[in-house]
Amino acid sequence: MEEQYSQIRGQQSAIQRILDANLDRAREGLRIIEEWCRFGLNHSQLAEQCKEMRQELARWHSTELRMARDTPGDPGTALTHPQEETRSSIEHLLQANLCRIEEALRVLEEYGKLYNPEMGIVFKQMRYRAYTLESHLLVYRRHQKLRESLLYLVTCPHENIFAVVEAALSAGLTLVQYRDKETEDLSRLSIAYKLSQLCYDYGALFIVNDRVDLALAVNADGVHLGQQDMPIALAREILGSQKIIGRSTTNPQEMQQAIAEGADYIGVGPVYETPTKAGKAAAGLEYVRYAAKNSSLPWFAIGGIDTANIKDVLTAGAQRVSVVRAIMQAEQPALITGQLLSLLTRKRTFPQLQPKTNVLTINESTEK
Ligand SMILES: Cc1ncc(COP(=O)(O)OP(=O)(O)O)c(N)n1
Ligand SMILES: Cc1nc(C(=O)O)sc1CCOP(=O)(O)O
Ligand SMILES: [Mg+2]
Repeated sequence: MEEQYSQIRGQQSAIQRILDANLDRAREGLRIIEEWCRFGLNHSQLAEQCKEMRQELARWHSTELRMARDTPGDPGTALTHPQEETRSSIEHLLQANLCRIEEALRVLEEYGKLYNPEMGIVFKQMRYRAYTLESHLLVYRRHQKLRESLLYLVTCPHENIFAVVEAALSAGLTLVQYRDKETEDLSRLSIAYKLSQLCYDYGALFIVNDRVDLALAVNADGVHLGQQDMPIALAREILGSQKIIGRSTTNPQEMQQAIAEGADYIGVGPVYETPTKAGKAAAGLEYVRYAAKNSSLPWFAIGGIDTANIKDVLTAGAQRVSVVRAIMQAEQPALITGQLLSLLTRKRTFPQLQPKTNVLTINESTEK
């Protein structure tokens, strides 16, 4: 009998220790996310959501649970995963801590049921709140990065595509599109996947040209659609509201239509005729001037732009440009990326991002 009691006591103490550890873990993770929402995004609403969850966790962290703590006797304190030691970007850091919060909440939900039946319900609800927080945060960040990206590399098939893209990323590139009209699907899938990982490692956005299915398959940040590609509404239905959809435009009417259809950004071009898109007549600097005055969306001048002529494009009012050959065919892609970025950064005149008050209205733009 005594042995049975002691077994039950041992079990209860283990459950209390689990709850104590995971209440701490969830609160720590939330604090890390909260700091980024507050200082990195200036997003008071998201920061407030984290704070509310932290405070609710604190209410459950009773003296009884704290008393159960036995740090010296916990074999887990010495265990670290190599991935905990390195964070290559804010994305990694946010993702790791969101995971940590969600795992801890799941543990609280399951073990909590054995301690206090209410805990199971409360922590299940909180886990869903954490998922919602995650999707708001990641979508907000995705759109913030889009607005902040001044240079957009559109790739072409290249024997060293990964090395070229990585060189550009290492020089500060934050937006990459995989554009490949030649390769068969199986290889495309593998290239797109590797590029998406590379971009993720550098905290850059990754967009797939033309192919909504491929974008979904590799969990890209979005897709770029031309006038002959899938309608935006259909792509949005397939991809959901969280992904970025870009649209090519050549004239004011296409621009207005892209805005009305809910594109997140537009391509404005071709500024100059280009062999990369042979046969397409140049829209010229006149259209760049029009975009500068009229686009309510982030827009990228594209077509024949390089370090020699970018100043003319900037003078016409562009603040962002997109290039293929200038980087993909450069002998030193990192150097050219750096030069383009430095010219673009000097030109940058649009106001710093304003904090959004409603994460659900992230598609609104203050571009003009
Ligand atoms: C940023 C950007 N702008 C324009 C295009 C061109 O798209 P599209 O007109 O569909 O032509 P293809 O690239 O598919 O040949 C783009 N890809 N990216
Ligand atoms: C892919 C593409 N789209 C264009 C458009 O105007 O919609 S121009 C273009 C090619 C841009 O390549 P480069 O920088 O090598 O001239
Ligand atoms: Mg296309």
